[in-house]
Amino acid sequence: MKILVTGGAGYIGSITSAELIRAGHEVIVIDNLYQGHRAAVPPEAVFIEADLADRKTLSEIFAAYPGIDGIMHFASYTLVGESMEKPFLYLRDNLTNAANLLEAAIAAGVRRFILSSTANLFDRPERIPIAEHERIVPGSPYGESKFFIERTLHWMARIYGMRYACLRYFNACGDTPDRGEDHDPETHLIPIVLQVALGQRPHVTIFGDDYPTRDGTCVRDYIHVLDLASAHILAMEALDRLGERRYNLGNGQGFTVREVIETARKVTGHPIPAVVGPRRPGDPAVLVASSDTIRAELGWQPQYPDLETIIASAWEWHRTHPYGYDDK
Ligand SMILES: O=c1ccn([C@@H]2O[C@H](COP(=O)(O)OP(=O)(O)O[C@H]3O[C@H](CO)[C@@H](O)[C@H](O)[C@H]3O)[C@@H](O)[C@H]2O)c(=O)[nH]1
Repeated sequence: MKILVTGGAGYIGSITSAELIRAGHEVIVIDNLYQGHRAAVPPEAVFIEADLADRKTLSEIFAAYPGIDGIMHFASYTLVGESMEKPFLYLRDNLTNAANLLEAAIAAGVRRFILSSTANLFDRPERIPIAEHERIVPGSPYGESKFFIERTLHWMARIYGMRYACLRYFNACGDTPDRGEDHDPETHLIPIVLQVALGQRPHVTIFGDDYPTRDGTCVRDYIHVLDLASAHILAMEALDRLGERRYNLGNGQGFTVREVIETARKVTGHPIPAVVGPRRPGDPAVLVASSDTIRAELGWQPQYPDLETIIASAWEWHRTHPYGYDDK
């Protein structure tokens, strides 16, 4: 298939693009390089530096590349904490960019779409692990923006026959030897912990240790980025028979912040000093996924379910790319 990947220079988008190419698909990447890195885009992919806010350019791209079979939409503002400080970046830009993309795609006859959605739809889950039928309570403007895009897709299906899947990632992490996580500034737990191991930061701050969990710190379900990539590819290949789908994506096992730090100490062999700070606004205590639906419907199986293996893959990238991509 010929797949348009927005955000294909970013962390999850670039690794998924590389996996799509490995699986024999053609990839066209659109990225504005706001967080993405040109060097992360696989050399076999077409790269277009463009912003989804620019509707004219979007129509030109669809005209210049006819026959696009499907879209994977990664490009987005993605930080829970930032969305509590800059809500309009999320409630305006995330929504408008997705609408611009969908409008141009529909005009060009594209009817397959995979959305990067989020566990932040489930701020107060009644049941752990969290299944797709759990009540949606977005935890932040970020989660709300993704929920609204999910709803928009529903109407695109009703009105235009769009086939789509919303993949609600829990905590994406892990790297590959060629591509890895490199945000500026970095806010995610595992890369921060590894930067401490490399001596690039004095310590990691634990955001709160008074949660109702086994050691007082937040519990998250960490899923390897390659397992997310395989879910995207399986879903895209099956969309014609699926129609409309929403899948929660995680390993089904939760780890506390302290357990992640301890595992990183073991994997890296370096000391990782930690200090306890206040809670971060918008953080729920426990997020663990039930991925039974995607396992049953698509035969998806995580290949890297073990936290130590995930952190070891991230350590390999960070150790060999201590300054990330050298393009800044
Ligand atoms: O310096 C840090 C960074 C994080 N944490 C904690 O570590 C956990 C994981 O945090 P982080 O790695 O920042 O990921 P999340 O905030 O959980 O968000 C990620 O995971 C969400 C789904 O759960 C996605 O929607 C978001 O896009 C993605 O950023 C949370 O409990 C944080 O409170 C710390 O204690 N100290």
